[in-house]
Amino acid sequence: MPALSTDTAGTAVSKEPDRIFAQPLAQVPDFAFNEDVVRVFPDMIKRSVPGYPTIVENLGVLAAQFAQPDSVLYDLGASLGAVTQALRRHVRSDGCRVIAVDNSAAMVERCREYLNAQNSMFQELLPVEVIEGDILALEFQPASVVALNFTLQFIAPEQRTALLSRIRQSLLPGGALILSEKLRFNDAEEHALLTDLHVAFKRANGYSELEIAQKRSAIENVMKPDSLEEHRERLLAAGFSKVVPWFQCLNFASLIALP
Ligand SMILES: C[S@@+](CC[C@H](N)C(=O)[O-])C[C@H]1O[C@@H](n2cnc3c(N)ncnc32)[C@H](O)[C@@H]1O
Ligand SMILES: O=C(O)C(=O)C[C@]1(C(=O)O)C=C[C@@H](O)C=C1
Repeated sequence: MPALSTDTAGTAVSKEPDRIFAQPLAQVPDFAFNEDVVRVFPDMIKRSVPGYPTIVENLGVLAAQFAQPDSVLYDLGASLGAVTQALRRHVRSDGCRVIAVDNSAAMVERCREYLNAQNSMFQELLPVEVIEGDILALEFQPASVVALNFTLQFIAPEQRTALLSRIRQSLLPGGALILSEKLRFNDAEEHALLTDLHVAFKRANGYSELEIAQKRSAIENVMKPDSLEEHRERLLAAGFSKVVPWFQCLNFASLIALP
């Protein structure tokens, strides 16, 4: 396990810098959440997703408003459990527990280590179970909070509505789905502007033109963003009654969907 430090919010994370796309690759392979990515993931996601630390920390604050006593809080596509750590720190309702799910064995192994580190740093944290598995095959228990933090964009587009419908059916009254995604925009000019600004954000965070270009080609076949309008329509089709965007920074946004 790498040396751990805590970020400003007290989350246990490794500090290894992301240099995965720094050298020219003869052929850029499709992006995968493998051991190499796991090692640098906290640095990668913070330098790639504008607003990520704000989203994660506030997801805990939001979740505390929707959590119902004696219910499950799901972190779907948990990666290293950053959202799980925020849920455990912020939610105080009696009898709540967190279930974190990811289908990358490398992520799950490291996630368990980070959560053990969190256990030793804080008291009165919610109990947590980390499951290695496919969220498309998960049997959902009655839940008050479901977080999909930059995960739905990696699910095949034709499977997204069915997954959201199953999440909707598992949600208790008063609960919520919190969905964060990279967005595309139907207006070509808006799309080009926000894409350029995202590239500027990456440059300002120390990524080279080569790193930016190779990462773009690595994710283009595996990560398919939707527009805000598509998200809203799909969530309503899946049975949610209300969709409320609560955060946007450049082409990344987070929505609250109410049952
Ligand atoms: C961008 S990361 C999520 C980041 C994380 N939620 C956070 O806030 O730090 C996407 C994660 O979804 C996981 N994933 C993708 N498809 C999945 C599936 N079908 N079932 C479970 N996990 C999945 C990947 O392994 C990866 O760890
Ligand atoms: O659009 C990008 O360049 C990104 O890197 C985005 C993104 C994401 O949104 O999940 C893609 C893969 C990594 O998991 C980290 C960030």
